[in-house]
Amino acid sequence: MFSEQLKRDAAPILTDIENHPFVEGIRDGAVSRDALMVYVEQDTRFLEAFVKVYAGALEKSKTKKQMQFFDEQIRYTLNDEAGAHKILCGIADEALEEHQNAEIRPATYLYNEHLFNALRTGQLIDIAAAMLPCPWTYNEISKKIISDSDPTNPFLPWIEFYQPEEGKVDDSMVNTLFSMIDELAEEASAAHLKRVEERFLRSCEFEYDFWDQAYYQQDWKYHLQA
Ligand SMILES: Cc1ncc(CO)c(N)n1
Repeated sequence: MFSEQLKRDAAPILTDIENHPFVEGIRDGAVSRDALMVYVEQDTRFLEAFVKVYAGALEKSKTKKQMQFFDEQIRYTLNDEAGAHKILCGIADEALEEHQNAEIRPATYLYNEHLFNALRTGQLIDIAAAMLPCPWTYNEISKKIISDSDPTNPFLPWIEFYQPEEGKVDDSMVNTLFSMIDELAEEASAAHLKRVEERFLRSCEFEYDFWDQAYYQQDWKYHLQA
């Protein structure tokens, strides 16, 4: 199965994500306030792009079931996913409303443009492959760290937010996307599947970079303040 190959090839990146100091900080209940706020600010910018790319996937859908799926994900990302940001802002004692208009940083820019590229130059399978590492890696992170987490960990609600059982970014959603890819892969050439896999792996790498950017507060080197 093509999706099995994607997961197998991404396994080393997933392991590195799970061992990233930001993710370990979530597991251990301690992440610096600066890192949290860069994450929230940049994730706000990322999710805006993500919703638009879902809308593009909806436009390229071939079945009503696919359209319903993307419609549901658009609503969720647009209306509910800020809940995860509210939890982090609560821990940092910051108001979410004050962190909605940050300037986009380099890793966010690259990740967003990578998604827009899939929309512009790819088919539905390319878009799904570029988007999947977002819900997939978060599901895997939360599954992995929930069992190690202390019940007094302030990040527990965040970890639970991304738990498959919570029915939010749930396992079935990730599985639906992987199945969609497997179905579409049957009609795709080997050369096309190679490009699809590259899009998937790049997004996995961008997921890693996204944690890194927040943890180390990476920004433009020659950033010009307006
Ligand atoms: C960068 C990033 N990846 C994944 C998720 C999970 O939806 C998120 N909110 N942000």
